[in-house]
Amino acid sequence: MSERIFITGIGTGVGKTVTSACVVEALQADYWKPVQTGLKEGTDTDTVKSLISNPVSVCHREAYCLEAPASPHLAARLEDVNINVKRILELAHSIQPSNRSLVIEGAGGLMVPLTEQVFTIDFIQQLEAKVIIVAQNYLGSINHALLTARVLKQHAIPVLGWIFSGEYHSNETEVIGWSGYPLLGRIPHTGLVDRAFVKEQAEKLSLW
Ligand SMILES: Nc1ncnc2c1ncn2[C@@H]1O[C@H](COP(=O)(O)OP(=O)(O)OP(=O)(O)O)[C@@H](O)[C@H]1O
Ligand SMILES: C[C@H](N)[C@H](N)CCCCCC(=O)O
Ligand SMILES: [Mg+2]
Repeated sequence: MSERIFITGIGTGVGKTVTSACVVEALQADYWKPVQTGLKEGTDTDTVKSLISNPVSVCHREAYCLEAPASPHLAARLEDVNINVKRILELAHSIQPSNRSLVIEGAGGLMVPLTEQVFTIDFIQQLEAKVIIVAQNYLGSINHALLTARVLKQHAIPVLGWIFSGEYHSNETEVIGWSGYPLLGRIPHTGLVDRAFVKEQAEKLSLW
C-alpha cells in the first residue's frame, strides 16, 4: 500500500534517522529527507542508505541540502536560499511510489520552521501524511513528548504511534498512556548501528 509516513521527533538528535532506517527496512518503503541541514557529518540520506539492505527501497534525493546545522529557515537564510514548500509538495507527489510507502524524515521536531510561514506541523498536514513520533527518555522528555502529542492532536493529524530510541524508563509508560497513542517499538542503544542491527530491529517493530 502506498502511504506517506512522516517520522518526527520530540526534538533533534533523538534517533529519527536510525529509526527511519528501521521503518524503511521493515516496510521495504522508500525514504526521503526533503530538507537536510548540516552537511559536515554527512547526510541522513547517506546514513539510511548505508543501513538498509532490502532490494526494494529507494532513498530519494533531498529537495534542499543546506550547510548550516540549524533550523531550515535559518540555514536557508544563511545561504540566501528560498525554501519553496509548494515545490517540495510537488516533488513528494512525483516521487511517491505507487506500490509501497514513502517514509519522510523531518528536521528536528514539529515546530521547526521550514520557512518563516510554514512549520513542520503545517508541512505534515499539507503532505497528508501519517506520523510516527520518535522519543527518548531524558530529564525534560515528558514535556517534549506531550507537547508533540498535543500539537498533533490539535491538528487532527493521524498518528501511528511512538517508537522509543534508547533505554526504557517508567516515564514512557505514562507518556504513552496520557497521549493515547500506541507504542510501535523500541530501538535500543547497544552500540554499533549497522545493517544487521537495523534488520534485526526492523523485524521487531509492530507497525501494523
Ligand atoms: N539505536 C541507536 N544506537 C546507538 N546510537 C544511536 C541510535 N540511534 C541513534 N543513535 C545516535 O544518536 C545520534 C542522533 O541520532 P539520529 O541522527 O538518528 O537523530 P535525529 O533525530 O535523526 O537527528 P536530526 O534531527 O539531526 O535528524 C547519532 O549519532 C546516532 O548515531
Ligand atoms: C542540524 C540537525 N541535524 C537537524 N537536522 C536540524 C535541527 C533543527 C532544530 C531547530 C530547533 O528546534 O531549534
Ligand atoms: Mg536525522
